[in-house]
Amino acid sequence: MAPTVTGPKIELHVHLEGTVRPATLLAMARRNNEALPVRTEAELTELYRFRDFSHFIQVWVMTTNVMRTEADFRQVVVDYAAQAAAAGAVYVEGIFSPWYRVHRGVRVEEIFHGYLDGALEAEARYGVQVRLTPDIDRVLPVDAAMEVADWSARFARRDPERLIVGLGLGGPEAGHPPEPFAPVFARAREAGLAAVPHAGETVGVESVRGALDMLGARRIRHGVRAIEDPALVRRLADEGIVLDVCPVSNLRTRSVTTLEEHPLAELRAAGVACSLGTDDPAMFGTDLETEYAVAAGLGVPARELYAAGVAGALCEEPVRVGLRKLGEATDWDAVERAARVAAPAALARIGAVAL
Ligand SMILES: O=c1[nH]cnc2c1ncn2[C@@H]1O[C@H](CO)[C@@H](O)[C@H]1O
Repeated sequence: MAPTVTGPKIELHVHLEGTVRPATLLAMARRNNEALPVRTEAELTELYRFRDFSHFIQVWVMTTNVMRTEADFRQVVVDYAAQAAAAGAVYVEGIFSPWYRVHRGVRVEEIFHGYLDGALEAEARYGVQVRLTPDIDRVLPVDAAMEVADWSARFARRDPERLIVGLGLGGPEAGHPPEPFAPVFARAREAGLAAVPHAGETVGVESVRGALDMLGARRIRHGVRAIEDPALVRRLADEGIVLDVCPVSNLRTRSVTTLEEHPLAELRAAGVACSLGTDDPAMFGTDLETEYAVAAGLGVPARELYAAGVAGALCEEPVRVGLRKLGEATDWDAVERAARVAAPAALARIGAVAL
């Protein structure tokens, strides 16, 4: 767990399927005989210019369908761990969505074993600790969501390393509120899996409240639209609910208009703990270094992002203690000076260059 010059990082919000770089995605499509509407990296990059959030989800579901084998899933997590570790990541909670794969004929064992083995290989090779949170697409009927919870519980119980730590809820928030999924997250909780739903990304305060009250959310993925209600912001701060914020994602899906008006700085100023994630870095043209430079440009100190990561991580206590000690041993003044230097270029690149 050696810190780099850019400082140690904890990433709690990254969809592993969305980390696959264009060349690898095209190779997977070829070897699995999966059709894509594009054939070159340039065309794929063009496909990743999202008109809005629902267009993004449509492209996400279509392109991630090319991942089919245990070897694919293992490669996805190992490749991403290499990239994240190079940017200073010491702990990553990776998200994956098993339902679509299973319903296109992939065995559930291949998916879970691929990611679980990949997580162990990632730690052995790159020193980054990986934990996993399977995700439910909120467009699914409750009984299908329950299946995902049951798979997650089954593999979590069998896994001596306890790498599956939570259950998520993702996809389009509008028209798909959290409340019906309360029994699903209750089932997951019985199996020791924490609730880490998306909320407050494309829908406002009612979605965040529902995630807290009905799902027992331990953290909220995104959560940025909580800013619309000062009482909710106070509640998040008081209850120590960590938001896993992904600024470049919000820009790319047009959930915010410009990075300058992203609520991260305001949330943090109000005392809400925010961790920083890339969400779907290969699809959003971002990476951890870029997100940290963007955050520095918004005036958010890296040490606070790290502390939020320590507080929000779903790992076992000894790992959390290790992460906290690493934070205490870090020269954050130097890290933050370097991040401030990198900030203007990152903001200009992300803001000015459309994907
Ligand atoms: O930024 C995001 N917000 C919500 N869901 C996302 C995001 N990125 C990837 N997914 C994934 O999209 C799948 C299909 O809807 C969901 O399962 C979710 O995990």
